[in-house]
Amino acid sequence: MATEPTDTTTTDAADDADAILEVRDVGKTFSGLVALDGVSMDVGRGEIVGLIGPNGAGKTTLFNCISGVFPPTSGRIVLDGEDVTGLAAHEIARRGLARTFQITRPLEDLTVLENAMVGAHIHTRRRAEAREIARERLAFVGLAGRADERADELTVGAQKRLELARAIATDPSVLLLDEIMAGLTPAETEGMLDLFRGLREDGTSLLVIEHDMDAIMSISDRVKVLDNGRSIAFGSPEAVARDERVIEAYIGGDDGADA
Ligand SMILES: Nc1ncnc2c1ncn2[C@@H]1O[C@H](COP(=O)(O)OP(=O)(O)OP(=O)(O)O)[C@@H](O)[C@H]1O
Repeated sequence: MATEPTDTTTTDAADDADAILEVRDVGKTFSGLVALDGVSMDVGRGEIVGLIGPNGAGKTTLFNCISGVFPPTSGRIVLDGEDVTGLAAHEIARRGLARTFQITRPLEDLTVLENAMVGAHIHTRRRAEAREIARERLAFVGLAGRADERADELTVGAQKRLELARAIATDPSVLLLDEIMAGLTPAETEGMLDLFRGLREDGTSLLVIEHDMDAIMSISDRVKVLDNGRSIAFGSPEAVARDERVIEAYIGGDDGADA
């Protein structure tokens, strides 16, 4: 168990005025199991924040609370100044938050283009418009030439890029990425990091769960660390990497930290 619930390495860079996403004192309990215990953080506009922690730390649970898969037991989620706590996932998505899932799951039987169109349809019912947005996003992720292929026949690396294309076809201001680099080759990981940089340049904010420490430390403006449902650090990659509680959580943990 983490020693204290408060952050140590904090440079609370983005003050509330600049924050596009605010997580305020969020708790989540599953039948008595405390998965999140008073977690607070913010993501600034055009910022990349890494979210790390040993297995079972609560990272995906936090994503689920933010994106409306289920409501937090306590605390608030504020998106672009609006309290979205407890709203349904599609309502939160329409307000500008997109996410990818740990297990990539393209819609089988659909083409690459049709999968990307699913994202675009969140804002438009017109097929032609959705197709145009989807093609543009596929081009961004490097899949323009594969639009008519069946999505389930893509390689893992290409499926991850399709997952990203589908998410950004919703035109998000905040993008939550859950281990989108898992299973990628080093070259594919580099390619994905370039896409993240491109999104940041366009003003999109990213909250990224990732076990690849080199990747997360190189891409993140700030890093948030969870351990056993609690926040143990939030700050620059450099500060977090030398934080004793973070080192202890990864090295001293008994649950097989895999990073
Ligand atoms: N739907 C659920 N029902 C019951 N318990 C859950 C549920 N989702 C998560 N948990 C529990 O909450 C805790 C946090 O899990 P979570 O998946 O959020 O961790 P994580 O940091 O994403 O881990 P990993 O790196 O292994 O994906 C774990 O003890 C997990 O078993």
